[in-house]
Amino acid sequence: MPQDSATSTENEPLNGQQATPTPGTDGLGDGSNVSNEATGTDRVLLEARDLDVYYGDDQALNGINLPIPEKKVTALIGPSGCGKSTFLRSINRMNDLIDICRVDGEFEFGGKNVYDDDVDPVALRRKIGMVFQKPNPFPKSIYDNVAYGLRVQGEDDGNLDDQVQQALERAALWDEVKDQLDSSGLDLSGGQQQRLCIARAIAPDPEVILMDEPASALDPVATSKIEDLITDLSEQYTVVIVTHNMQQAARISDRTAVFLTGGNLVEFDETSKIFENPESDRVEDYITGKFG
Ligand SMILES: Nc1ncnc2c1ncn2[C@@H]1O[C@H](COP(=O)(O)OP(=O)(O)OP(=O)(O)O)[C@@H](O)[C@H]1O
Repeated sequence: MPQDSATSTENEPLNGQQATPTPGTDGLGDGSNVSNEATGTDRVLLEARDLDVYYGDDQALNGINLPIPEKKVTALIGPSGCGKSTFLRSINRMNDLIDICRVDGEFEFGGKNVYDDDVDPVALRRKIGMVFQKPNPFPKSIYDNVAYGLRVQGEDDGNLDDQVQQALERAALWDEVKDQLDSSGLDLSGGQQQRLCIARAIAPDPEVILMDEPASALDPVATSKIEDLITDLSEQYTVVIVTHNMQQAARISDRTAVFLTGGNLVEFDETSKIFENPESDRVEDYITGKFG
């Protein structure tokens, strides 16, 4: 079975306790250009603190400190192998599923370290949904794809039809599929399949949606629809997206984090600042295509 988009119940605690409010962005580590103004007056929902990730003896992320604002789109960019996907997976502990992966440091979500012993990763993934590079609908009907997470969580409260419709509407797919809800999700086009996966991820109403190159397998028209959708989703959800496409990051994100080789976060700021006037020469070289 494909990896399921994680699902959520709003305000459900991760460990039976209510999360505390997130502290500010002070205390960031040295060595990276993480602007304290980058999150402005926005509430910080997620925050990496001294995060190191290893695969066996190899270090993939090196002392990452990164505050991620609520209900904004944050893009993660950088050359292949610099650790973008590893960082994304560390937010909802998908790295736990990789035997040789080890994480040091903290990742706070609403002020709670998701790596604390008392955090249930399954509950965490309900609050932090994920959409993958390749559309991965289940071999089920369109309806059942969207209803899946709700049923698993026992959230079928008699309003399942309404919840499925609402998720498909939010994913900008309803008008295209409302007359074929019993057809297989696999019969849709690639772009429609990806929007179906997004509908599946948002049906149980998570707070965060992680996206790992969600448009890289799609044609320009389907990509444009996904980009518009991401912008709309950020009114309601916090979106963190990995993309290789710098124009895409510039178009759709509010903040951009630039990772470079060695698993280092080199700069994080408002997207316009990163693309127009970065602090780091290395970031400027990367943005202008001198390497990458
Ligand atoms: N499951 C794994 N087992 C071992 N090493 C891994 C694993 N996943 C990633 N790595 C290594 O960790 C480093 C970071 O990989 P990651 O996939 O996070 O980078 P990335 O920036 O997302 O790359 P890309 O843009 O090519 O997807 C790389 O050296 C990679 O080889």
